[in-house]
Amino acid sequence: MNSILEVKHLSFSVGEKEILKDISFKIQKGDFLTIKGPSGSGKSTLLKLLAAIMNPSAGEIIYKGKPLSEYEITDYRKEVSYSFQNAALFGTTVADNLMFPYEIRNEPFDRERAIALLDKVMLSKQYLDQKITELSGGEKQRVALIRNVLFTPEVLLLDEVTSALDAENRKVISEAILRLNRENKITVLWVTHNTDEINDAAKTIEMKEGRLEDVSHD
Ligand SMILES: Nc1ncnc2c1ncn2[C@@H]1O[C@H](COP(=O)(O)OP(=O)(O)OP(=O)(O)O)[C@@H](O)[C@H]1O
Repeated sequence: MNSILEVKHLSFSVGEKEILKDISFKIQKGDFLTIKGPSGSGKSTLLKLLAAIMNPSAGEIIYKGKPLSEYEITDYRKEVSYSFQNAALFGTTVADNLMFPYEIRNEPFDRERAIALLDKVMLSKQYLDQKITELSGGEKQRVALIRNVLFTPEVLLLDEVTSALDAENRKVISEAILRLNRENKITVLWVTHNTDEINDAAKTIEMKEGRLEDVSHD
């Protein structure tokens, strides 16, 4: 089977400092992969390269059989969505944030879909009109997550999206992500320190000092 995403001999350096060293792995459509490893081992850097926020120093990323460098970046970003810790919300209300993906696509806001997704992260439809300054950290992170999946992406890249949250918020978000993977067949790559989340994942890769230390499969 063709892999949806393939990382081939990927390296990333800043000046003399080698942050990622010859990383290679493949993932299949629908996979759920967690990426773990000590602080500073290069996990976020790897995700930023996959999100096309930075460019590798060597090696390549192949998405659906074609090098990332050959994609129009806006097309790639529609399919490969990136969420990070403390994602910024903007505008005044939750609705401002959930309308944004429709605005950039020149499509009418699908209020029913927004409400259905709010429900997946345990927020009622009343939250649409809630001011973002009146949300808790966990609620902000939940809104940020669903903003990224209103238009179902092929791949969801998640960087420590639950690390700063309490157990209850972590559970709501990790269950929503698992459902998106199982029900919507979204391929998930998740950088996380939380072992409860890791136990649910089918595959884990571990990084150490910029290298891939271990790849375990179910
Ligand atoms: N632009 C940069 N310039 C210089 N050094 C950088 C740059 N970006 C990252 N680094 C360094 O590269 C190493 C890997 O950073 P990265 O953020 O990818 O690690 P991480 O595994 O995600 O860590 P954490 O778990 O703490 O978030 C760190 O030593 C970091 O200081």
